[in-house]
Amino acid sequence: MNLRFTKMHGAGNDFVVIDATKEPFALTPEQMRRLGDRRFGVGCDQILVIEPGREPADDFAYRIFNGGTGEEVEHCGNGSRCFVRYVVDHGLTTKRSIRVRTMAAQLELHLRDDGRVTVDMGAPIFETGRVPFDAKALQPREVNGFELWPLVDLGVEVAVVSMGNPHAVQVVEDVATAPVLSQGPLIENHPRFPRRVNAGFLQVIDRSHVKLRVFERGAGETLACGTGACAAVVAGIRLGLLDARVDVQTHGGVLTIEWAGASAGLDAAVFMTGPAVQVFEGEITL
Ligand SMILES: N[C@@H](CCC[C@H](N)C(=O)O)C(=O)O
Repeated sequence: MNLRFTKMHGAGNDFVVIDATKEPFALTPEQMRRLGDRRFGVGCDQILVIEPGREPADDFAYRIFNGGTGEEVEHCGNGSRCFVRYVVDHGLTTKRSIRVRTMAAQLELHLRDDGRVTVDMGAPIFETGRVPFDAKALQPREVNGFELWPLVDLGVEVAVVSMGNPHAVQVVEDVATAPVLSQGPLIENHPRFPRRVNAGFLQVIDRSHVKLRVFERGAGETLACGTGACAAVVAGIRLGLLDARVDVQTHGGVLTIEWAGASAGLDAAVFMTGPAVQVFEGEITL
């Protein structure tokens, strides 16, 4: 079969985008992995599939598959910005504020005049069972009233946050020397995370600037992770290290994260702003 696709990126986190608004979409996990493969396929961190909205309140639905494994996942922050850019630039809508349903939630996204996209990412989830994280018989350390959980065998403490998808965030001295590639896979597959996890390494520069590297579940280290940036900033705010608006420097660019949770309550929504860029279009035989 021949498949038309568009290659996009958000701060270097790259995507193969497939328009399934007119025809139903079905690829096997093996075909997904082929699309994600940088040598034998197109190459990407995630595959994004755009579908028609299923409910009256939704303009579209979109599905996310990790490029390394082909598994379907709940959420993708950088992908949601590329989704907006795609549906506007390909004439699928004339709206600038768009509602889309993912596996995890309904999102509201706004295309700004400067071409960047702001996404209402919804409220973070802290209940360990909903992340999901198995906290049985573990003793957390409280900092500023927020729990840091020990991963005893790895000798690290992580904040456990879901943005619809699971994240384990640790604060490090320097992201340049943090053991992202050696420890990332061990955290990703740690038995305390029954659905595996995205592993974030956060370096605080000052109260409104951080550096972040993320070893993503099902994709390895990516140049940026949008939900990872949200989870890391939320964790940093809860630890008392950060203010409500933070620029997150990733290897691929800057994402701005805003969360009023410290003053407005923990169920405040997280807002993420960043770039979304089309790279090329193509066709592949699968
Ligand atoms: N790159 C994404 C996250 C994609 C999904 C993640 N790997 C997972 O398995 O949860 C982002 O920008 O948020």
